Amino acid sequence: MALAPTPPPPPPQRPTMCHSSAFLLPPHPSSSSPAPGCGGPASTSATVALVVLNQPLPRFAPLLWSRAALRVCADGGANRVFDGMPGLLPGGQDPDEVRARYKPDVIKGDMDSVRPEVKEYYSNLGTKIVDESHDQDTTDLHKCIDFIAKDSSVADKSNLSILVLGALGGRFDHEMGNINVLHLFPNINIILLSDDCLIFLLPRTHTHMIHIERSIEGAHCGLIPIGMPSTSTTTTGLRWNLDNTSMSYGGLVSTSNIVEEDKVTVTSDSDLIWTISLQN
Ligand SMILES: Nc1ncnc2c1ncn2[C@@H]1O[C@H](COP(=O)(O)OP(=O)(O)OP(=O)(O)O)[C@@H](O)[C@H]1O
Ligand SMILES: Cc1ncc(C[n+]2csc(CCO)c2C)c(N)n1
Repeated sequence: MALAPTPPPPPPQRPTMCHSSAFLLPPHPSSSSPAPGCGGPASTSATVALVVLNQPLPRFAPLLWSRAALRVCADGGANRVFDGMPGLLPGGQDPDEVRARYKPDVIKGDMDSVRPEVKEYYSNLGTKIVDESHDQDTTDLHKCIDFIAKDSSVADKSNLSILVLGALGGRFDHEMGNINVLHLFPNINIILLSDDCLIFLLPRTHTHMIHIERSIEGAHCGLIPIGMPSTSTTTTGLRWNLDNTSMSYGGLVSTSNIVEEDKVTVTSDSDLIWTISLQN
């Protein structure tokens, strides 16, 4: 008697990881309650670390600075805080007073971009300077994420979100290096930000529930297998959903997709990049 063919094994059950960009919402008058959605970095329980890169500061830099428990400048990012923060605050404030108030905890990198007077200014205020000019094989962003990952002031790393300012919209080699850092640290929630969009990694270990913040996020989004091809990705909540679909760079990638629902779910056998536009 012929044996019946063995059915394929059921897909692995993955735990659900929740994402929300509520950290970009303006402060609520009674802001002690957790953010809507799943309690993203703006919720009372999550810890935010900020990394400022060497690019123009996005308009929401002061807000995110005030929400962060740890503020790290990647090399020339310190110049951007020194030069740019006074201009992002309501008029009439003394620039020197603003600079003293927005003091980075750490400046780390190969130190070929931070201006000597900026380094000295913050060093005199107590900023920790970590000179890694000997390391010409990792980017300054990589060095900063390493620092935060090992920093004892952020005890609960499972509850940590690292917001990276100025990661996109500049030099393409830097942009690709910044996206590579997401793949190098798949277990840390790192969000790359610019004025126009945000990007984070969806590790394959989880099903992802992405809460859309309609007041700040736009409709355009993308789901991109940059690090590795995917043989099976399934989504809900998008105009062009994937249903057990293969994606690869060089084959199908989901760009110019549109968010249709308040929640988007993604399950994939590969790590994917999620990106969504921000409203201006
Ligand atoms: N134009 C850009 N676009 C995107 N990210 C950038 C850009 N410029 C800098 N960065 C980010 O800011 C970090 C610090 O920048 P900085 O200019 O100090 O680096 P760098 O090592 O001196 O760069 P390079 O020597 O390649 O010009 C970089 O590691 C990168 O993550
Ligand atoms: C294969 C290879 N390509 C590029 C670099 C250069 N590089 C990469 S990260 C970095 C530091 C930037 O602050 C520099 C100079 C390298 N080392 N190895």
